[in-house]
Amino acid sequence: MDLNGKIFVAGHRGLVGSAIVRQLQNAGYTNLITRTHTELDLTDQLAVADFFGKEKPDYVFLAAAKVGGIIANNTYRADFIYENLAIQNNVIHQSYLHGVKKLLFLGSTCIYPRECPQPMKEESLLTSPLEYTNEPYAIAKIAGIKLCESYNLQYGTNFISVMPTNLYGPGDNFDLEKSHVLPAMVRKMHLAKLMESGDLQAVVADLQVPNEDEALAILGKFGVSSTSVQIWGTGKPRREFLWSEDMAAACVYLMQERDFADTYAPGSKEVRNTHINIGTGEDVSIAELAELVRQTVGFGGELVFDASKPDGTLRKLTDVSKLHALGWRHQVDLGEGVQKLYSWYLNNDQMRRGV
Ligand SMILES: NC(=O)C1=CN([C@@H]2O[C@H](COP(=O)(O)OP(=O)(O)OC[C@H]3O[C@@H](n4cnc5c(N)ncnc54)[C@H](OP(=O)(O)O)[C@@H]3O)[C@@H](O)[C@H]2O)C=CC1
Ligand SMILES: C[C@H]1O[C@H](OP(=O)(O)OP(=O)(O)OC[C@H]2O[C@@H](n3cnc4c(=O)[nH]c(N)nc43)[C@H](O)[C@@H]2O)[C@@H](O)[C@@H](O)C1=O
Repeated sequence: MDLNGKIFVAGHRGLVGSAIVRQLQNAGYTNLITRTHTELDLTDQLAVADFFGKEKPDYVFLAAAKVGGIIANNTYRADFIYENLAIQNNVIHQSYLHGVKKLLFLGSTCIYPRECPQPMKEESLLTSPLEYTNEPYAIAKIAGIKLCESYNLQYGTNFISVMPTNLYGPGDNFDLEKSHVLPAMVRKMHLAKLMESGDLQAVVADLQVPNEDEALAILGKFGVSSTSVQIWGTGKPRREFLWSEDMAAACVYLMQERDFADTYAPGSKEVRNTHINIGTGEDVSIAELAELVRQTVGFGGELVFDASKPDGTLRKLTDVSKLHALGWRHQVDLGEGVQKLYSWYLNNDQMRRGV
């Protein structure tokens, strides 16, 4: 990327988008352009066309999306497919129309089949049915991959797609219902620890409710008490977790090091699987994760598994051999990452989303 090029980071306030902005600034890219969701709703076709016509970015990181955990995906199924298709269609099409030199699209590893052979290779895309709980979101993400691939093939654009594993880090969403598992566990164990020490006022403050009765009602709804924390599902599923700053570093690295043309297999007739997995290549069970968070937060109570909540995909470990072959590896392992996430949670109460 040209150091003076104009870079549009779509979703710059989000977990990944905010980390990408920091990575770019640290790497000396200062010609950044951003718009908040309120300033520019990326599902609005005319507004996006107007923005691209006026600003004509040279590079685009498409990190804006409707994102959430397993319950959110399974509840707001129409919103997840509509909003993500609309955002992708608008940003990718306008990037083509206005000659964007390179675009990086963020998909997700939930694009792979529910029963995908593990670890999951890029070639496994579309080989068998998807996980039901996040199928609408996954279909939208697959469409994003195919949009990039098809514009590259027909119009000669240079749009690359990355498939991140589960992510966590500064600026994460800590909403007790809609967030992903790791930030949800950190907040639940933190609240339980406050209850364990009898500090109900701190619980009221964290939940931002007017009184103790309302705080206790919320804790009851989410199975949090001074003696136990409810974990959704059986605890048996396995998940892989990548620190968001590592994720952002991978995005900037690939934006500099990988072009669509690189994805052509020598002598291939068809270009397929132009996306690349981004992960650590290591996973843990949800039960192991819960115990790690419990110890990191310092909660002394029990973990109770609620099998009435969905497990989702039982395993989705990424094969990161392509990523490693390109010369990139993650830096922050899970133990260190959980400690960093909890200290960020404690020290950034104004920045916590979903709280
Ligand atoms: N977090 C994870 O574990 C994973 C994330 N990903 C992918 O990475 C990307 C970034 O995810 P993440 O950073 O976690 O998500 P976040 O929800 O943290 O950030 C998404 C950003 O997009 C913005 N946004 C959403 N809808 C619109 C819209 N219609 N117009 C303009 N802006 C909008 C949000 O703004 P606002 O909040 O104001 O609405 C927010 O700033 C996404 O593509 C996601 O699918 C992939 C795998 C795992
Ligand atoms: C990130 C990626 O992957 C997401 O799918 P997911 O990994 O299944 O999402 P999840 O993080 O919400 O759950 C992971 C596991 O954890 C268990 N679990 C326990 N206790 C809590 C809990 O308190 N909250 C949540 N959310 N899950 C819990 C939960 O039951 C499940 O077994 C997609 O939605 C999609 O967003 C996507 O792209």
